[in-house]
Amino acid sequence: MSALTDLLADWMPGQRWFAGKGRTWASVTEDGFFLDQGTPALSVHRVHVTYTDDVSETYLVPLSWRSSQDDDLAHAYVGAVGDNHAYDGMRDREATVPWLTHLVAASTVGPLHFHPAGVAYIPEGVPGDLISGEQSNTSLIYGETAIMKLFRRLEPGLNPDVEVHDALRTTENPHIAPLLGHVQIEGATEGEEPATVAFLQAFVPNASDGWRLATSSVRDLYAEADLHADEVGGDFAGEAERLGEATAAVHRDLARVLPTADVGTDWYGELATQLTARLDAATAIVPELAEHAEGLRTLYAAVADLTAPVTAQRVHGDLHLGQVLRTTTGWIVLDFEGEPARSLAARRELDSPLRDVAGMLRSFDYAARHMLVEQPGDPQRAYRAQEWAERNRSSFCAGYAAASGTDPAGSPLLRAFEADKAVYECVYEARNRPHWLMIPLTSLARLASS
Ligand SMILES: Nc1ncnc2c1ncn2[C@@H]1O[C@H](COP(=O)(O)OP(=O)(O)O)[C@@H](O)[C@H]1O
Ligand SMILES: O=P(O)(O)O[C@H]1O[C@H](CO)[C@@H](O[C@H]2O[C@H](CO)[C@@H](O)[C@H](O)[C@H]2O)[C@H](O)[C@H]1O
Repeated sequence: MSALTDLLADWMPGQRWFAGKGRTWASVTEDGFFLDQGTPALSVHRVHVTYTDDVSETYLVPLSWRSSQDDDLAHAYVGAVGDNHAYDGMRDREATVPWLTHLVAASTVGPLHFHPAGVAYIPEGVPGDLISGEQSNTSLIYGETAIMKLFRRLEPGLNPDVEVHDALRTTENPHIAPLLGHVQIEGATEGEEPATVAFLQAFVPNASDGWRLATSSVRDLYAEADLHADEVGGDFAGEAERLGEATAAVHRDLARVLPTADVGTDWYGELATQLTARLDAATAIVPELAEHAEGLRTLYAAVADLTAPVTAQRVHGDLHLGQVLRTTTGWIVLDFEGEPARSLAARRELDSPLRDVAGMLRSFDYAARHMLVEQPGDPQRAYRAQEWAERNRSSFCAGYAAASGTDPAGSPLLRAFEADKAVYECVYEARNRPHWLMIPLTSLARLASS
């Protein structure tokens, strides 16, 4: 291994966006080029990691280079290669400027191709500030007008976030933030499709994300020992209902501008097989799931027998309260990438819109229960959490039903999607926040028993 791959192999596992946590590395290779030769210089690397279970992943890693160590950037320090010091290019503000300069110029630099959407102003010459709460990707806010998301895990093909936002441009849907541009990288090998590296979107100012709003409502409820969820000042049910309406409006436009398919009853059988396979794979990673496996298999088997007609369409794929923003006028839905752990092809598949309804219902459970993690033995709070979750889950469904004409509540398909999401969450939590694993496990106990 070169000095740089050694350095990356030490540094990457500690990064939140690194999805290979818990896996053993078998090999690592890297190819890089300079995007900017200024001071600091900015290089961009594709880091290809193969694990001992034969899975491999390619990550995008921008590094900035300085000839001496800078104490102000200690938090971004990656390490030294010879006389040069490498920093995380997304945390070194000066190194974030070239991305937008190249987008404005529609440049090609080495294998990188910059594509401005050509519809709105892209700020130039300003540095980007890393958003707090970095998750699967890394986002920078430029001057409160644009936000650039850097996709960390590269996969050949257009990223669904870009594809969906591009398609929705003609709809003027009020629940979407406009696309400003995107960046593609050529395939690493001959014949491989380009992958999406970055996505630039209009920044929505003065907004608060749904997770923050929902959890302050739960906090309000806990503070009032004798009041119910509909009696406290921070009641969230009105917002949950509007969020249901917004979700239905987004689904309606997705079905208008992207392909749909009326699927036959075979679809249910295939779905039940997929859900069961995902349960089996997850149980191998999270042994605690075994306790619920029988109940979940029964739930999935019932899905195979359903016959109601389904129109499959493009969906969000990972809808939760952290993906929606409340502005002064209403809700904005973000991040149409789908679940980060799924392959790009799977994330682009047509699906039932109930997949997203289930995602949001899970999120109401999470918002209600996450404060119980610290106090697991408090039955009074557990009861109130349940009450808050139920109230907001049914308000969301009521809003969705009013706007779409279809009431999702009570559907067995919805229940199976909720269970599938909770199974996915068990793996996500086991890998990223093991102390939160009890949240999806508790929900599965409910979903698997009936
Ligand atoms: N267009 C936007 N305007 C304002 N804030 C945004 C915008 N897009 C994303 N954000 C903020 O960045 C956070 C992460 O964005 P997201 O697209 O969900 O990234 P990730 O894929 O890493 O989860 C969101 O929760 C939101 O707070
Ligand atoms: O936002 P991402 O696309 O990175 O989604 C991943 O991370 C989410 C956590 O931030 C995770 O969501 C889970 O935790 C949320 C609370 O933090 C909760 O609201 C969601 O309902 C729950 O699924 C998401 O599953 C994962 O893909």
